Order: sequence, then C-alpha cells, then structure tokens
Amino acid sequence: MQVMDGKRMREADAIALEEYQIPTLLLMDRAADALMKEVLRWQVKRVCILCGLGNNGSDGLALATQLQRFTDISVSVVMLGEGNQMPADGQVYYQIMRALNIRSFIQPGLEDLRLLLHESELLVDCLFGTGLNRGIDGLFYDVIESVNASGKPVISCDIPSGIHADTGQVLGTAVKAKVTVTFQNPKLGLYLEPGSLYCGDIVIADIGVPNVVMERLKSGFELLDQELAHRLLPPRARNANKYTCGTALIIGGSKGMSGALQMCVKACLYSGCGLTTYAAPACIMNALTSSLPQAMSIAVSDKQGHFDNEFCDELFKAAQNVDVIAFGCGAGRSEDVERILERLLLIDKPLIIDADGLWALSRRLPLLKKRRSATILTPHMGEMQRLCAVDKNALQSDVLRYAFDFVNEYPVTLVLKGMRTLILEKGRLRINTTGNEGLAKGGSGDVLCGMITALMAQQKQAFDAASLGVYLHGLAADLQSQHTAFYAMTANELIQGISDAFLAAMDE
Ligand SMILES: NC(=O)C1=CN([C@@H]2O[C@H](COP(=O)(O)OP(=O)(O)OC[C@H]3O[C@@H](n4cnc5c(N)ncnc54)[C@H](OP(=O)(O)O)[C@@H]3O)[C@@H](O)[C@H]2O)[C@H](O)CC1
Ligand SMILES: [K+]
Repeated sequence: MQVMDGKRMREADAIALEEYQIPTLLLMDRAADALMKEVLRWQVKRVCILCGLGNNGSDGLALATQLQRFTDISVSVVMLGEGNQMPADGQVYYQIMRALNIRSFIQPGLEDLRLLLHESELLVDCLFGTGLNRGIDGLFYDVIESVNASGKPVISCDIPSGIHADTGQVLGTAVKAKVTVTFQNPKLGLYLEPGSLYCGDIVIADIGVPNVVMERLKSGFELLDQELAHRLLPPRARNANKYTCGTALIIGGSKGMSGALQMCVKACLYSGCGLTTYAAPACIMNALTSSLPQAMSIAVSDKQGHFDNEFCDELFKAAQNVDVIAFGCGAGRSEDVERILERLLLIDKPLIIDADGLWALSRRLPLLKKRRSATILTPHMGEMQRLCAVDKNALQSDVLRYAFDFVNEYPVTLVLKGMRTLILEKGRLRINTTGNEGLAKGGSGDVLCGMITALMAQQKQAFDAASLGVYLHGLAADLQSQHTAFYAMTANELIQGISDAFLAAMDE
C-alpha cells in the first residue's frame, strides 16, 4: 500500500476527474459512506459533524446527508462559514442538507458550541484535511480546543485537523482523534510524530480513484504491512542446510554489557540464520557461553573490559568468511571500538551497525562513502541526531527531510527507530505498522539488530531484510502483549515472540 503526500492526493483527484470523468462529488459520496460505516460502529444516537470550508468540510456535509437519509441518528452540523463559501461540490451537499432540514449552526459562539458538543455522543472532525497549509488561529483554533476539551470521542475525516499531511507536525493546534478514516491511500502525516499520536486507529477507505491513477503517482513511500512482510519472507528450501541459510558474525559486548550482545545473538539464532558466531571481549565470555550454546564464539583479549584492537586477528579472519557482520551491541565507547569499526567498514561484506557502533560511526562518517557492500544503520532518534549533527528539535520537526538527506549522501539502508519505525534508502521509504510501547526498554534494539542480521544472512537484500526485521520485531511485541503487560515486557519476552511473529507473517 502506497503512502501519499497531500500534493499527490490532489493530483489523484484531478486526474480522476479530467482523464477518467469521475467527478469529485462521487468520491465524496464514497468518502461519506466510509465515514458513516465508522460512525455506525460506535452505536450512538447523537452525532455532531464539524465542517471547515474546503473539501474536507464538504465530506462532512456529505456524511450529514447520508446519516439523515439512511439512519435514525440525530445529526448536528457546525459550519465555520456560510454555505456559499464552500467549494461547488460542497454546496451540492449543503443544499441537500438544508432540504433535509438537518440541524446546522453557522459559526456558533463558543458557549453554544460547548453545549452542543456536550450533548453529542460522537464528534466527526471535518475541519481541515490535506489542504491545511498554515498555522491554525482564530475561531478554528477555539473550535479545535473545544473539541479536545469536550472529552467526546472523535472520528477524523482523512487526517486529524491541524496535522500537516506531509510532515505530521501540529500547525498551531490539532484534533485528538480516536479513529481517522483516511481516503484512498494513507497520508504520511498519520505516521510521523506527533501526527501518529493524534490520529488514533487508522482506517483506510477506497473511495474509487482508479488504481492506475495511484500507481502513476508513485510516491516511493510504502506501508510495511502484513501483505508486504509476507512477500519479503526469505524462502527456506526443503533441502536447506546451515550454509545456505547464511552465516553471521556478531561483534559486541563489554564489561557490564554482555546482555546486549546476548540478546542480539539470541534474536539472530531465533530468526533463521544458519550459523551464528559472536565475538566479544574475553572478560565477558563466561557470562555468554552457557546461555548461548547454539552459537560459536571468539574471545578477544580485552583492555579494561573493552575490545583490544591489537588482538582482533581472529575476529577479522572470521569476518572475511561470513555472509554478514553486525557490530555495536554493548561494545561500549573507546578508541579501540572506533578502530575496529574502521577496519570492518573496509571489509567487502554486508555490515549492520547498531548502538555503540553508531557512536563510533558518527566520528567516521566519510568512510561510509567507500563502502562497496550493503550497510544497514539502526539509529534511534538520539543516535540519528548525532549522525546528522543536529539538535533534537530540528530533527523532530522535519525528520523525513533529514533522513532522506542522509541516505542521499551516504549509500546506506537507514532504519530510524521510533513509534513508527522508518526504513529508508535513496528514493524509497517504508513505514512500519507493528510494535507498541512495550518495546520502550533497553534490549529491544539489540533484539532488532539480531533479527535484521539473521534476515540479511538469508535474503541478501538490505532494504528487504531491514524491513522484514522491523516488521517481525514489532509483531513479536504485539503478539506478546496479548498476554504480557507493556510494563512487564523485556527483551526475553520479545525473543519468545519471534516464532509467533514468523508464523503470523507466513500466514497467507
Ligand atoms: N482524492 C481524495 O482523496 C479526495 C479527498 N477529498 C477530501 O478533500 C480534502 C482536501 O480538501 P481541500 O479543499 O484541498 O482542503 P481542506 O479542506 O483541507 O482545506 C480547505 C482550505 O482551507 C484553507 N486553509 C488551509 N489552512 C488553513 C488555516 N490554517 N486556517 C484557515 N484556513 C486554512 C485553504 O484555503 P486557502 O485558500 O485559504 O489557502 C484550504 O484550501 C481531503 O483531505 C479529503 O477530505 C475529497 O472529498 C474527494 C477526493
Ligand atoms: K479532518
């Protein structure tokens, strides 16, 4: 499923009209059908629809007429301007609304509005959609604040009003919805923070723009859902053996941080890798070997609990002989760690860099340009800040631009971890749909790194391995959360959920 920006959605609308003779009015009717379906699920008797002055508001008027015609729900409409200020299609529904005697309030005072919201059981937010192009103020601002203060459940039409469709930013204020019914294709802003925190559940409704139109408008942005994840599963032949399923070397750990490496290796073992070897400083080997009997190990002499670059010959020899290398989990921060990363970057093998490896990389970024094999980076927002050398606010306010700038400059697959993890390569973006707040714990990232390493060993395509790893990792958390509280979820539960995640993704 493609994810769209506002401009492409407007183009879709125009092409449907000009080339396929599909009037916007018909699309609006379908949009209203989809909204009505969602309203009916709430089993309420009194609904208030708040309408702006564009097509989003027109969708709201269309909904009002449908509810009046097909249900016994009592409908009130709040309009933020006169009917003749609406677009032509909106005016058609406005006339029907008047003829049907639907209760409507044009620019009501705030006290009247609050009373109306108070007596309603469900609100439908049709103030702004993809056309929002500046900060919200004046009456619109007060209305949105009143909607949020009412405490009533809200269904947002296409996108919560106030959220920018392309960036997910709040322009002044924004409606907090329980559900967003988004039309034809989901909008970027629904998945980028803070938009993702405002939209509630997302329902995607086909409103009848022909598929050929949407395909022509290729955005390069894709939703990472069950259907895509299923396609990305690496085939496992009946006569597969440990070598055909890929070999991996995972390098990490330091004194006090053996757990990070252990989680990463375990996740790799549970995600289908044929042969997994790990390399760690000798001082933590005892802690690891008993808990990781299925993996092979290389002990490296340590310097104050960290890797000693002088004694890494066996490690680098092993690195030359595996299908994929992962570096960073629990490695700690030292000059030797930087040296080791430098040497690993020169090896012509796929390399996954995580955690402390990313710290070392941020001091050696130009070396990335010399890479000849795939490189996958898995930063969270803090690590991304360091990689881009920007402050938190700048990054958060335009995360996609920074992420795309990065992959345009460096030949990497970027896994930017967050509520909705983003996977990027030059010109391509996938947005993950799985995962939950149970993942907000130390160790979750190590598990992800291990899963991606295993998938990379099996299927070789960095963008696909990274995408599938992210999807399955989130799905493991979702499945585990059915019987484990978010509070109680640790990397152990996550690893235990990996098998169920694979089974669910294998389901047709
Ligand atoms: N193909 C489809 O997906 C269809 C979607 N539909 C729906 O249409 C909206 C988009 O409608 P549009 O009319 O383009 O835009 P809006 O309704 O979001 O906004 C209307 C106008 O409001 C003005 N504006 C923008 N920001 C502000 C602000 N902060 N304060 C006040 N006014 C603002 C702006 O006009 P200006 O001329 O003033 O710049 C907007 O144009 C989409 O989301 C769907 O819900 C169609 O129903 C069918 C096809
Ligand atoms: K809206």
